[in-house]
Amino acid sequence: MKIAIQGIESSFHDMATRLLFPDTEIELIMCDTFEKVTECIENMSADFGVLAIENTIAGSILPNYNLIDASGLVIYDEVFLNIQMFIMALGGQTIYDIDEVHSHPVALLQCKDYLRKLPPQLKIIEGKDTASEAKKIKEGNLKGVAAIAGKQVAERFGLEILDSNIQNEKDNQTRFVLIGKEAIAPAENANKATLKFELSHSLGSLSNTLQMFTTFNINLTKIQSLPIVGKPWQYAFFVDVMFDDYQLFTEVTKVLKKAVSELKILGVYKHNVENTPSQLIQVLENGK
Ligand SMILES: O=C(O)C(=O)C[C@]1(C(=O)O)C=C[C@@H](O)C=C1
Repeated sequence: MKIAIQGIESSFHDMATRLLFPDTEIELIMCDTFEKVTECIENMSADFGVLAIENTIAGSILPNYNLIDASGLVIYDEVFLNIQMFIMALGGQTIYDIDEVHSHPVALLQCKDYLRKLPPQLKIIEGKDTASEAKKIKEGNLKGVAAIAGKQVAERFGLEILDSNIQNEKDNQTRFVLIGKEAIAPAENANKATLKFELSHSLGSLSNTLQMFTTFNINLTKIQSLPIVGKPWQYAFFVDVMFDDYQLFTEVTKVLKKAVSELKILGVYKHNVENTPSQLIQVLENGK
């Protein structure tokens, strides 16, 4: 099975993919950008993709909301990774030998407090993913350059860890979603959905819409607004909701459809803080 991720082997996207499919042989389609991940699924050079969507320190990865929405791809599953950051370099150096630190922009954001304490002449460079920045250091034998990445990256590319757990908060988690092209019937144990809608600027339009969820006993777990490009000062709302009763969820979507414009269901899936493996392959095989 081909899964597109942004980054290379041992990156956090790779780790998230292995959590979703621990027993499946996976060919990683390693992309330089998040855009390429969705493109690969659209042009079918990958079966599915795994995309980071939010982090508990850095917040929502906003472009990825737009990418899922614009590509019309579907969310099948989610998975949560505990993210511990390490700064690593070629062996025999200390943090005082480092002039440049490279990493994924979201990873750098998570380590802002640590980076601020380093000497001001030290250059912070946004690179691709955490793992390819580390790989570059090893392959180019780059002295004085460090990467910020997970521990597994130091092991994979033989770099030495200079400092451990350097993210701003000890508890740091990233939520990833599994996305694909084919719409499938929600799994029996589905209890969560991601929806997108747009609203007019009329008095109470948002609060009235959110009230509907309460009326139908549906718990709103996240709300994210994003500007509608081409319509200045107008917003689209992306919400995650959880429900016990799928029937009630379908009822609320019928009511919502009349109250909002552009209601889109981006995915109905199982809330997965336990990180149970994805059932997607079984679901697709049973459907054939
Ligand atoms: O560079 C990586 O290893 C990634 O998987 C990217 C990424 C992200 O996009 O947020 C994934 C998880 C971490 O929160 C930091 C970076």
